[in-house]
Amino acid sequence: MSNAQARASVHTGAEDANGPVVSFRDVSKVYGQVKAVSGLNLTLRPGETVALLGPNGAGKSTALDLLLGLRNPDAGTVEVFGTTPGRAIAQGRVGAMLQSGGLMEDVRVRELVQLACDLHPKAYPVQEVLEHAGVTDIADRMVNKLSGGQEQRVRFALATAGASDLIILDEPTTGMDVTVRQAFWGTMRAQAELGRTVLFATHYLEEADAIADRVIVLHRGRILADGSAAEIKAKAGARRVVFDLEGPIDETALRGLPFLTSLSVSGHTVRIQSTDADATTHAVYGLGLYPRNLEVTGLGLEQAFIAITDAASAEENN
Ligand SMILES: Nc1ncnc2c1ncn2[C@@H]1O[C@H](COP(=O)(O)OP(=O)(O)OP(=O)(O)O)[C@@H](O)[C@H]1O
Repeated sequence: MSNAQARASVHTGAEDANGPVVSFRDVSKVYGQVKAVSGLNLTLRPGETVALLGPNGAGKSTALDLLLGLRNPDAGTVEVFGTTPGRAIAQGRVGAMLQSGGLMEDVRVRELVQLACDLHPKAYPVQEVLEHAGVTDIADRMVNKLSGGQEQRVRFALATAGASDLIILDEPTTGMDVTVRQAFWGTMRAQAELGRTVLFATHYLEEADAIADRVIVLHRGRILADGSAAEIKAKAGARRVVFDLEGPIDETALRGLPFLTSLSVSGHTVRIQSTDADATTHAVYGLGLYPRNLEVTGLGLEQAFIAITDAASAEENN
């Protein structure tokens, strides 16, 4: 590459067109006794839509803060588009919607969005930003008069004020009603289709299942699982067995079934999770029972998530 090409590529970002968007290498962040992020290795590639899942305190927000340069790692390195988070942000390559941080209050929504556009090196026209974020109807409202869900939409408008290549969203749909949430994800999909990389932390597993092409499960600052939603479900390794029994149900006998990981009984219906559904079902017949309406299904992402994080907690506590 000639010097001129190298200089040009700094502006176009062409030098990292095929490089990672985000790279965490052996990153740790400690708060006192708490290892919020622990030896994290993670690479995000262009165009991915990635969901970050994890129970409360798993380190999701800390990981996003490190990614945005809002905190510095105690060990390891974080790079965004091959440079420091601060430089990538200054180049307008990153848009973020965070949980924390209040919005400026004594201004109208339009003025706040205009300010974000003024500050963005690759800003879209303000009217376009308002429309895409679904906030034209509240553009003339004072920011301090907004409901929680409206505030979230304004935060989204601020995160998409310009053509950022990476969009970071920390629990973006908290407080949004179902209709607004669906519209929000429609807009987000459109961003992903433009080739943007989207990373979002969420507690709504159905969102991760529906939206993300990659799901990362974080637990106590470490990655427990990383793959498509289907791969995460398969990794949990368990299946659900549901059937009805007539007459009184002997729960103690059922609890002795092989490969059982959970059991619940309500009325005549027995719900089981098993790591070997065939063997467990066989053993049900072995108890002399006649299960009716028997169904064996894979786990949903939510059950898979619980199975994976519970197994990790049990291992750590042993
Ligand atoms: N500023 C801080 N000072 C001390 N401890 C902190 C600080 N920020 C986070 N922690 C701790 O670090 C751990 C990770 O917190 P973090 O907020 O990153 O988790 P999270 O996965 O985003 O949780 P949630 O789902 O509840 O938002 C938690 O144990 C939390 O209490």
